[in-house]
Amino acid sequence: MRTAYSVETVRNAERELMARLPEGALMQRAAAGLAAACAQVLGRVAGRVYGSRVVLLVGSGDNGGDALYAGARLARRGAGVTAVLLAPDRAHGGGLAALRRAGGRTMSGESAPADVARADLVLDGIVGIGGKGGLREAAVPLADAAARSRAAVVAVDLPSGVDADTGEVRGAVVRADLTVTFGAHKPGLLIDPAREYAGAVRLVDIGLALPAEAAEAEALQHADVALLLPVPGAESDKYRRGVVGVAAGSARYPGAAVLAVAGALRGGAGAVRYVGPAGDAVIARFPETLVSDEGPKRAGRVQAWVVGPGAGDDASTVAEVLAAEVPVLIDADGLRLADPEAVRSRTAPTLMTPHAGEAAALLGVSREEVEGARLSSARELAARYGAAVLLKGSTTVVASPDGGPVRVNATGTSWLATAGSGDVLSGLAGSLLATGLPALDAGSTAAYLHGLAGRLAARGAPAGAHDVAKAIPAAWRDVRGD
Ligand SMILES: NC(=O)C1=CN([C@@H]2O[C@H](COP(=O)(O)OP(=O)(O)OC[C@H]3O[C@@H](n4cnc5c(N)ncnc54)[C@H](OP(=O)(O)O)[C@@H]3O)[C@@H](O)[C@H]2O)[C@@H](O)CC1
Ligand SMILES: Nc1ncnc2c1ncn2[C@@H]1O[C@H](COP(=O)(O)OP(=O)(O)O)[C@@H](O)[C@H]1O
Ligand SMILES: [K+]
Repeated sequence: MRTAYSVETVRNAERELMARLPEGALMQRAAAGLAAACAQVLGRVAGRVYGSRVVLLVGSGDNGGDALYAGARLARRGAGVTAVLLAPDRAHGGGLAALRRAGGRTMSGESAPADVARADLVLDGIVGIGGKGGLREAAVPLADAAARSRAAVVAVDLPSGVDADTGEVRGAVVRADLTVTFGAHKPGLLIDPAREYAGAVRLVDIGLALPAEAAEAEALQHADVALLLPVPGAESDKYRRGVVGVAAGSARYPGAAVLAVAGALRGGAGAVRYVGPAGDAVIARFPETLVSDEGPKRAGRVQAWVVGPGAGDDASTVAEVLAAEVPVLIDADGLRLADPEAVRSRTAPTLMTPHAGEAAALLGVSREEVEGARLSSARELAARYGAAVLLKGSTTVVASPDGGPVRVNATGTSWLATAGSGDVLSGLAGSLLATGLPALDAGSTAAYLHGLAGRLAARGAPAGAHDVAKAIPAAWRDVRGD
């Protein structure tokens, strides 16, 4: 599991550790890790550290201090290091002295862009976890110069200007190729739009003790998903594995039903029941489906329902499914048709799977606002509806109604932005719900497999949603190491 902690939690852990260590020890640990990462980057872009050109962008806090100490280490190895001081009278004193002792030089901001343009490496130490809002005006030309230069850009702790706690980006920020972060990941390093500015992320352990339950966000890895995936045992039969009901599709959108069933058949349930007007299309493609045209109540027992993909205006089916006392996944049209009170008053788990547009409609804000604030949007919806919420998109996040860390999915690919791929996800997640996984696990496991399947199906070329569904078994095998 990759876990991310809020600034407040990181600061508390830092305080505790600092009290037990000699002054400056933590910053030295951070700077040592940072300098090692920079030396590797310089090896790649300039062939070696000795003789390479390094520019440090140095703000007035400890983030600038990290950059100065790391710069001193690189200067001792023969790099030509120039520190651009954004506030010369407030730059970190110890760091500045160390850099000067090592032969580094300093300058103020105005003439810096020319040096930035010629650099092999730019180290962004403008601001870290102490930042508020986007970059201040004085720093913007430097961030622009770094973006234009051929230098590799390494961000210290965070790309300067992003919101560490939320992943939000308001105003100008630095775009990094690599972010070297200290002590713990911060949510902003996992969640778009900030994540995109961080580039690759490397964590330097500085010895902070951070309890798992204090995490703000977490990203499942292969090993975590492998433990969650339901695998049939010797005593399993199709009913014990769980039956998932899919109430989806309409005369206008029969394909949504086919795609949701395609996902459901590959999600671990022992059987898939389909109810709705697209039974013929479903059977033609997947003869193993149990098809009924009598509505959810009379379709036979299921352990979870999926409702909504391609449902058109069929509000009564949505209401019928919401009244069932089994876990329910609500997607697409179902989100619009569901009575909020009926969702809130459910006793069995509910998982809602909106994309940003659907989430925006439910929250009464713009799509851009949701895309800019995924973490808080998912949490807000989860709280309002008393449901787990999987917010789809470039970073998929899954929030629980009772708080706790949000799950952030790291496997997605923009090749998944293709019509119908959300229908496949809903079937897959519903199937995992039917096997007995809690909503948070079902949603995050489904997003993980779906993202992997998208990569496997696309391999750098466009793929249709049906290709993504077909690649789900390969994603399972990849996760389980088979
Ligand atoms: N604590 C530790 O043990 C360890 C901490 N470590 C390191 O310390 C970092 C945190 O340092 P920090 O607390 O000094 O804050 P920091 O991120 O440098 O920012 C504050 C400065 O930025 C300024 N500023 C604010 N907003 C701004 C903006 N939008 N645009 C531009 N400037 C802005 C603000 O200015 P002011 O408001 O004071 O005028 C203030 O001067 C952390 O990220 C990690 O790198 C590591 O060494 C490991 C050990
Ligand atoms: N830029 C992107 N990067 C990664 N995944 C994406 C991106 N855009 C869309 N996706 C994924 O593709 C799927 C699209 O779902 P959705 O918007 O419901 O489409 P549809 O309604 O056509 O099925 C979701 O799983 C979403 O997370
Ligand atoms: K920074």
